Amino acid sequence: MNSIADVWKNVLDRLRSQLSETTINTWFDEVEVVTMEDSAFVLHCSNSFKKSTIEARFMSHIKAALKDIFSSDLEVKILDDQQLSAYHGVAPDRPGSLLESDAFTFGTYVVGPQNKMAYAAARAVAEKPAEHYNPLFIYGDSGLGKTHLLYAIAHQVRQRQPEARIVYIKGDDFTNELIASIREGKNAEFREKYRQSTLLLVDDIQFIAGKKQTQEEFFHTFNTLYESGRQIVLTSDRPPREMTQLEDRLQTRFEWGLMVDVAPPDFETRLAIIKNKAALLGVQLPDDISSFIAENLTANVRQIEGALNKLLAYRDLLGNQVDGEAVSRAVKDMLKKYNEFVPSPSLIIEYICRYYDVDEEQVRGQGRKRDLMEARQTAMYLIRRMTNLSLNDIGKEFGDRDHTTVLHSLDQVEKKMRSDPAYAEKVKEITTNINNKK
Ligand SMILES: Nc1ncnc2c1ncn2[C@@H]1O[C@H](COP(=O)(O)OP(=O)(O)OP(=O)(O)O)[C@@H](O)[C@H]1O
Repeated sequence: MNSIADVWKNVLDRLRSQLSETTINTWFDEVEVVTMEDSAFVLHCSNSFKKSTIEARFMSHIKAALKDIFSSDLEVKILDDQQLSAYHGVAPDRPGSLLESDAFTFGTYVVGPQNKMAYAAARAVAEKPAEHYNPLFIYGDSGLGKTHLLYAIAHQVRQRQPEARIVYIKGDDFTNELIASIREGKNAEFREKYRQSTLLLVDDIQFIAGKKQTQEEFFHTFNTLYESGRQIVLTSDRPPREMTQLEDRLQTRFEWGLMVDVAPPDFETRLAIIKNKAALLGVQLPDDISSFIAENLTANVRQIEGALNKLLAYRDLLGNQVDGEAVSRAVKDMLKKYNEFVPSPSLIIEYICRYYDVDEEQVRGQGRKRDLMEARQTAMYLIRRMTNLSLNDIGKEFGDRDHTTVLHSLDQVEKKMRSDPAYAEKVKEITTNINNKK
């Protein structure tokens, strides 16, 4: 095999012995290989539905094929568009290099009224781990810089104590690693990795809530580290009390130290972030364009970064022809995309009911008449495509069905759309009607 593309081709050939050609064509046609790192194979897929299906259903097949080829275990990552541009842009994607990267330090973090407590606490922890705030619990919405602060802490601790055992993990990866370690009989190694760390950084800890075995393992990890004076920093999208599925004993422990929140930045902070990021990307932005972005992209910093990356691509594409007017047109296009209308599940169900002439209760219920089942499956499909709801949350909309049932429905709709053009047209029409509701 000469190239990474050959490796991927070889993986697909191996999948063909277990999966049908149709399955492979359906789910893998938009997947491309990005790179192979020391311990991870990195793919890209723009289609978020296909990406999540592959992650849910075919990850083990891919990993097994890679193991056959390389005789060692490789992680598999599938990047979406945003992650891909971050990968090629300022953000390195390898946890090892991220922790050492200069992109996510205290120096590159812009401080404003909405994050200054979190920033000060993170600095205090990085300067004197386990002395003041243990654990440090940082919470807030997505894209507001929580992960950035974790990396900044790691970066500073690493500079002062190169020998420190710093472990960074995402909450859901902690679960995945735990399961894999049990399956492979490597539980002792798993425990050692976490319980011997001098600094444990867990990003998005909310994902362990509701998972019994993970919570049990994390409880013991927490106690071991805490009792031996090692620093723990956790981030989450909400405070511990709002994690309804989190065990009480963890909830109280998470509140032992300091809890700080990060909120969306105000205009001045957004402007400073834009200028900083533009400088990092080597882009010269006229003041009116910076203000234009800061006025319009208000929800989170990830949006702002996405906008800057697009501007960069736009400039690369058009070179010198990019004048102020062209740039502001591009920014407006991006804003339109960011402000895209996201319908609620109830609205989608309302449209489905109208189209199929059935009641909402029937669609959400258990009836198995053919038309009703088609209406229900189509509703699930559209909710998945048009909103950010997870399979589990979609299941909840339909009488607490579990995620495998939802996945099966999505499969059915996809199949039917391919085999029945009239049905595909119907789905398109309902989608247009919902979008026109705006
Ligand atoms: N105050 C800030 N100054 C500079 N960059 C920031 C700031 N806040 C966020 N960013 C940047 O925005 C991007 C998203 O931030 P980050 O990944 O840290 O968010 P998060 O809160 O961890 O989101 P999630 O909960 O989705 O993981 C990163 O590239 C980060 O560097």
